Amino acid sequence: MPEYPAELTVSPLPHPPETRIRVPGSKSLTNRALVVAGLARGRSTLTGALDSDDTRVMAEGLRAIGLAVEHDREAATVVVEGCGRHFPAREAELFVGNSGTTLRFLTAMVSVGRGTFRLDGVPRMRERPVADLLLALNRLGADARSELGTGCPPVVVQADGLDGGFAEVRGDVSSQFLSGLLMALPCAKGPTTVEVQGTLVSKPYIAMTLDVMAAFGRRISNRDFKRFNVEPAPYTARTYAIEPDASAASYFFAAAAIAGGSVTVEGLGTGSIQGDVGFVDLLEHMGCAVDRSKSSITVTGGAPLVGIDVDMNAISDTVMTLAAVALFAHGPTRIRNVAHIRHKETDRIAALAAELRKLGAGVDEHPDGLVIFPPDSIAPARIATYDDHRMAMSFATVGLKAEGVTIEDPGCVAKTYPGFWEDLGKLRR
Ligand SMILES: O=C(O)C1=C[C@@H](OP(=O)(O)O)[C@@H](O)[C@H](O)C1
Ligand SMILES: C=C(OP(=O)(O)O)C(=O)O
Repeated sequence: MPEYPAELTVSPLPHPPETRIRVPGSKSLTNRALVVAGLARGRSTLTGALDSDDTRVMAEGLRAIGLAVEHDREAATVVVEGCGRHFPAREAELFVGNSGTTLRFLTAMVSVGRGTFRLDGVPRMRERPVADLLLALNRLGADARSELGTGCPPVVVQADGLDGGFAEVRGDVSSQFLSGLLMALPCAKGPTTVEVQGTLVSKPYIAMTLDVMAAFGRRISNRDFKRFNVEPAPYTARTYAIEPDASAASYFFAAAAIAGGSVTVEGLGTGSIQGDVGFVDLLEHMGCAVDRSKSSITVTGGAPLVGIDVDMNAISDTVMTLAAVALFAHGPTRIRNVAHIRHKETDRIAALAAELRKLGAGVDEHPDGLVIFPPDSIAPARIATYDDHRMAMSFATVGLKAEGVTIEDPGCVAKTYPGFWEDLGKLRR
């Protein structure tokens, strides 16, 4: 991993960017592919894989349960020797850091094995919910509990396989509960029906889960993302190519919107299976030009930006990127229906409100979102990042145009994008 300073002042770009860039592999696809490859029998090769804190804790978790996982960092390739539900280890401590996907996906995955598995993470992880996933797993025959009775990690699973049957799972806190369950269920002993309770947040991530499962041979039926039927059958090991990360790309699209000029992200296009590519639709509504092809997306800024009123439930990892762009728009921007982002790396609505105000913006905070009133001119400020990679990366884009934006703890980007600062520098060329 790179070395990071204690703080970093982003200086405004000397000229509008004219940049083509390829961002690293998708965190969500890398962590899904690692799990599914681990549950397949035989060798899978994942190309274009992300190497970051979140994928390292996932790979380490797989190693802890006895699977061979070889990461060739130069080649961005991971080779996984999967063994169905017969994990070699009968006991393991899994450290998940602050990776929600790793916690939720591995909790479900170890439940199909045999043995005692304990999952724990950083202090913030001990405040991130997992109880609804444990409830569903226990309905399907698992013995999974929150060790401190908090509904959060540490989680202890006394695993003896999942029987299958019927379970409900809550959808309005995190979609990762359902994704974790779905990926594990082909390795249950019997068929399973899962029904989503309440409104499902972050829906495109469920489509992504189904897509990765299908790529490894398990196509499952569902009715309107509400009811899923999963038959017990093995995954097929394979070579799988991981797309560049669409959430990471949002910072570069935002740079074009904020600083003018054009930024092209390569390897992400109209066929992407990541919901967050939809972020560019919002930039288009705000006044940017967007050019989409099969293999790349280009955003061109320069025309005046206008504030928008938008429901971001489906693409909530880009809420903070949009908030940064909103500072430069005419008129307020309202972001709705993202109450669930209060449970992420930090309470992202509260964190955004505090830091946007430092830059001079007016902010109305709502339970499910916020309204941002852009300032006449952006005030210099030291931006706290709350150990949240997306706070650092989003507010960095503000500094590309406004003077005096200092990002505290810039190293927190390592959660999903260790090379972010280096790549941001490419906009200056
Ligand atoms: O399944 C996934 O890969 C993810 C789902 C989303 O979480 P929620 O479902 O908790 O909103 C998203 O915020 C996270 O970064 C990745
Ligand atoms: C919310 C995020 O991650 P996770 O839930 O996987 O920790 C994120 O990457 O923005």
